Amino acid sequence: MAKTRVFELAKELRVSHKELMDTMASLGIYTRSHMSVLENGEVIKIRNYYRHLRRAAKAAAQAAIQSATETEGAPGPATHVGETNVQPAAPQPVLPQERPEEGGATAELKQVPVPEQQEVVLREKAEGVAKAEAVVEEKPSAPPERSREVAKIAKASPGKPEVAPITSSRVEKVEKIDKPEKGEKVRPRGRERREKERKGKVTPLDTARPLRKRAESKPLRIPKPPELGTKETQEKRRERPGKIEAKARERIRDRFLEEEREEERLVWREKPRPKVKEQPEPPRVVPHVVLSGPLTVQELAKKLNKTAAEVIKKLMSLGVMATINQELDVDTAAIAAQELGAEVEIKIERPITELPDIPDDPATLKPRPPVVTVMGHVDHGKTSLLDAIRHTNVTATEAGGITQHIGAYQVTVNGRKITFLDTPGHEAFTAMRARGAQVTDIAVLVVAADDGVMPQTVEAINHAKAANVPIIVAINKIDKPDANPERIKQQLTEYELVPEEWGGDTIMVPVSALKKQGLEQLLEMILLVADLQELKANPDRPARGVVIEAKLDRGRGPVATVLVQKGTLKVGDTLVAGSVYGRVRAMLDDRGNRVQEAPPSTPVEILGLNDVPEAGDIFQVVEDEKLARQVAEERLIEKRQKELQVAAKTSLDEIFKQMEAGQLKELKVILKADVQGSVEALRNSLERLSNEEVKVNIIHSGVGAITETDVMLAAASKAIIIGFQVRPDANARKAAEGTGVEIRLYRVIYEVLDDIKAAMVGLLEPEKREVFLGRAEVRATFKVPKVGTVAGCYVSEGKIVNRALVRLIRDGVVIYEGRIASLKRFKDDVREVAQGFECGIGLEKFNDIKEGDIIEAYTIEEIRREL
Ligand SMILES: Nc1nc2c(ncn2[C@@H]2O[C@H](COP(=O)(O)OP(=O)(O)OP(=O)(O)O)[C@@H](O)[C@H]2O)c(=O)[nH]1
Repeated sequence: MAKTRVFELAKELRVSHKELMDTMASLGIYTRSHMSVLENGEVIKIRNYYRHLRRAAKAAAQAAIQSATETEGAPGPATHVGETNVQPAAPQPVLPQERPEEGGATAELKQVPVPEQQEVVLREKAEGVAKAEAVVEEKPSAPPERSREVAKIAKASPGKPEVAPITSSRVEKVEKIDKPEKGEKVRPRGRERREKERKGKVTPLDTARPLRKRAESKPLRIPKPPELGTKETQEKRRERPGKIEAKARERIRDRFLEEEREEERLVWREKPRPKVKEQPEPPRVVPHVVLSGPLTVQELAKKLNKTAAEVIKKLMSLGVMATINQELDVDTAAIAAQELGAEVEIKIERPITELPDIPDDPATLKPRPPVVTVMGHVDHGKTSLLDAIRHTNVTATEAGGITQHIGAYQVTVNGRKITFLDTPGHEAFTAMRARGAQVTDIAVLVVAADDGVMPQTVEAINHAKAANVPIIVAINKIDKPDANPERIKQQLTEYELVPEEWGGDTIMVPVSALKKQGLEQLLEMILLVADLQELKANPDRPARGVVIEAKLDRGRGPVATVLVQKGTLKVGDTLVAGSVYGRVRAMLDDRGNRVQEAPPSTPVEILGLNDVPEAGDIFQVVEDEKLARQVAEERLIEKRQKELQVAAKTSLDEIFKQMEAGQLKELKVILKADVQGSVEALRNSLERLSNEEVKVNIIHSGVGAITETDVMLAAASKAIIIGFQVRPDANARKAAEGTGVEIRLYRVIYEVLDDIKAAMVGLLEPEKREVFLGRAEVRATFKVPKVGTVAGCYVSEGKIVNRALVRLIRDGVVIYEGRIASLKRFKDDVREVAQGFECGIGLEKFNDIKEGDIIEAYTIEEIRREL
């Protein structure tokens, strides 16, 4: 924007720069010289002021003319008054023209010629108007009534000038009004005047208001109208914005400045605030927090972009007392973060603990040897049979390896192999199954021919059936004179094992483990069943199988017997077995021979694992050793967490609950006391509390405070801690809170003993005893719809109690055992009926009551046992 200098603005406003500078000073704008550059705001302010000034002058002039017209009175011919002509055709002064380039900033006031005499009056009038306008901008111009009046006159006298010429009498009159002489009646004002006007006592005087003394004393000088046609004068006039008396000017300026200030105030009030309001509220930045696992308070604070103190404070409000380095679990951290206004995303990356099995293309499958488990009742000859088979099928050259017991072995029959699992019994079989290892293809059920089907035989049958494993029955000990295989077959039919010769599909082979009879036939039958099953596996893939047995060998380190189920295990393979991993350093077969490869269904002992795996663990060969380690480590963490979870339940209450549930019959105690004497005394006293059912096992005892190590031992062993005259240290207390181990503190020995005794008593199975209540004879029976049969009875002995346990005896035989469903006397339900009274008895879920039956009521009392 172009700069405006003082003299330029003076030129524009048609005032001298000196005058402009004076004006500027009065407006609070100070400049050094007429060459000074003005600010835009200053220029606008000055222009506004001049515009204001001119408007006031114009209004004053206009009002003066109108007032003069009115003063003249009735319309008359438009004649010359005095020296000057009033232009009838243009009674209004020519309005100042706004210069378009100034945007109306300045206006030119063109004065209408006014007769000399009129000037005084006009001046007075105009002064009043100008003053009125300058002070309060209520009536910017002549009152409308006056305009209307003038218009009416003009209408009534067409062709006549609208403004009546001002006569001398009129001037006098006006002067009289303005300056009342002594004794003259002063024209009423205000309310009084309005009242009188209404009553018609005075003539309405619209423009009378300016005739106040104050206004009179400060007359506003109206610029003298220039003589028409005098160009020089006109030019001269044009140069000045309007000649106004200094004081009036001051008032105008003050008003202008006041307006300016008001405007500024408004602008200030409106502008800055809307700026804040108008601006769209910045979107609330909600921190997005991704939680991938437990983290410390400090780490959480960092994620939230907050101070640790803020996080700790929030945690405190949530009831969690945490220090800056304390680890928070994901849930706690998530709640705290949400409370602190964050958007929480829990993204726990599940570690790889599962290695998916590779599905095999059926075309790659090749027959594999069957895996056999031997089951049966105790002493029916399982071990003998396994040994007999092994010995029978071991050639002389392999004799050296016979002593190798690795948990499984293979025998060769007619050039085909059969794998036997060396751990007989269905318990081991089911334990494997429970761990997800379905190892067995065929179950050989050993039943001693001289003994018959026994409870564990039945269990074995059920377990094999549940596993959908075909059963081959080996009827053992046929060498015994009292052996009766046919009886065995007969008994087995009850369990849906029907021999083939009887039309069934169960192969039954009579054998003698002792005499090694029937073994070959048994093995052939195993192969036959295997063929029927079409046991196949893909040998050309990374091996996968099950750990059968594992141990830590002093010389060789961790040793595991694994059964390869799929693929071929090779020396040098990297594998993961449960939570252990390693590279197969060496492989030995069931005879102790080193082998390089182990195809499907082959049991081998492997060396090279980092730790001892558990029986039942699935092993899998992986190409990447790093992956193997990672998976194993993750599984180990998982396992430890599970153990910890179990340990977390090691509170005394939990131990007692487990004991009550029969899961635990041993109370493990860690005993800490102040002196050795107390330790010994307590140890002896506590151990003496042991009985056949519940044993107090003090796994650790010592002198001194309860330490964190004590708590960890208790957590791992599911033990409780008894502190006598000692207290846990801070770490122990924290550890106990974390693991859930309960610490019991005592000061008196007998309190310890009483507590433990009471707890153990609770663990003892209470003795149950039947208590006879009464007997009733059934004398009649009634069939009641929706209820069933009700017996009309007579209580012959004791009492019959509602809901009591009863047995129904008919001819000395117990027909029913259950409860009384309803007991009534006449139509009312009663709680009990005493001897000698009649009653109605309904039995729970039993309607076959007959006349002459005896109903015996009894109750079971539990007698708490004492130690
Ligand atoms: N006469 C005779 N005795 C046998 C035969 N088989 C096993 N026995 C005997 O039966 C007894 C039990 O044999 P085990 O092989 O130990 O029986 P088990 O089923 O393995 O027994 P647990 O391991 O206790 O379940 C032993 O004394 C054997 O000598 C047999 O075929 N004939």
